[in-house]
Amino acid sequence: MLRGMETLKTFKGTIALIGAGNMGGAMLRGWVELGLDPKHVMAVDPQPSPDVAALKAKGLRINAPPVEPVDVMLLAIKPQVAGEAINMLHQMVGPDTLMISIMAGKTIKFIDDCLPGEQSIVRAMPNTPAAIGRGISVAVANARVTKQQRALADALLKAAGLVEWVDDEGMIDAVTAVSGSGPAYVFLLAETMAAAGAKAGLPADLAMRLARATVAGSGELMQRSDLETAQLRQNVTSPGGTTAAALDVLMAKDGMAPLLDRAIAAAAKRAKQLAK
Ligand SMILES: NC(=O)C1=CN([C@@H]2O[C@H](COP(=O)(O)OP(=O)(O)OC[C@H]3O[C@@H](n4cnc5c(N)ncnc54)[C@H](O)[C@@H]3O)[C@@H](O)[C@H]2O)C=CC1
Ligand SMILES: O=C(O)[C@@H]1CCC=N1
Repeated sequence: MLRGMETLKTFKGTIALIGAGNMGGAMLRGWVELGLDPKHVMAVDPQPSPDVAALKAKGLRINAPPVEPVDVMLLAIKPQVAGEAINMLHQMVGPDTLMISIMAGKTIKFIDDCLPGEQSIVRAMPNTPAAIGRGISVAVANARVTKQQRALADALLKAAGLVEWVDDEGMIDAVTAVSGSGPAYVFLLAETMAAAGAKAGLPADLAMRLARATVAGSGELMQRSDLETAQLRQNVTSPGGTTAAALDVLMAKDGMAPLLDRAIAAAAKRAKQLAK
């Protein structure tokens, strides 16, 4: 079994990164950190970020004219521009090119239909903690993806954090709603905790420091602990104490559960709309 680091260090082919924005840029940085030589990557982006542009000095090709089909093409553009963008890229795609899409909503069939032949396609959904190698991606491969292509996709996604493979593409919209968009919910939690702390009488900057440290520390504790999340929660909750009083509100019928049910359903519904 290939480990990600060995695969990326020894990779000699060409990866085309289409869209080097927040997610594409984070993935590229992760690959380079794990030893991929930037000269094996061609970035296509009308407005690459300064840190992506800086990799030019290390051999990254940016908006270079396409010469021959690439080994891997990773689509990290917005779903709304996908059809038009893929149409411009046909020259870089050959029968052996592995397509990896991280676009929300866009299905394997959509990508296949944008290209002339039948293609090996992995659809994956990462998230922004990828920027520090602490993301999680869920991936699904179509039947044309070979063992080697799957191992390479796994290595490329592992540069961004954990990887879970599933067989059912139907799960990816729900994955997008939970872990793809999820970091935003967590940041919002920190923002709303800070705002509530300010209303409770704290200076706004202190309230924000408390909220950030609490969310970050709790996340790290959850990461390192073997305990169930429910047990970690109970460990904070003294009987008849302050936490119990807050949880009575958050765990009420109209508390956090129905709110997150609605939020996640809305995100999954939006992913389905983006498929079109
Ligand atoms: N931001 C996130 O948390 C996540 C985003 N995604 C997916 O990643 C994709 C990109 O999202 P972000 O990085 O957030 O967006 P972004 O806006 O930061 O990056 C998109 C990049 O694509 C470039 N671009 C626009 N048109 C292009 C074209 N025709 N050819 C090549 N590049 C082009 C833009 O200049 C920009 O740098 C989306 O499909 C999104 O669904 C997936 C998981 C998480
Ligand atoms: O908001 C979005 O559509 C993308 C997909 C998951 C996170 N960001």
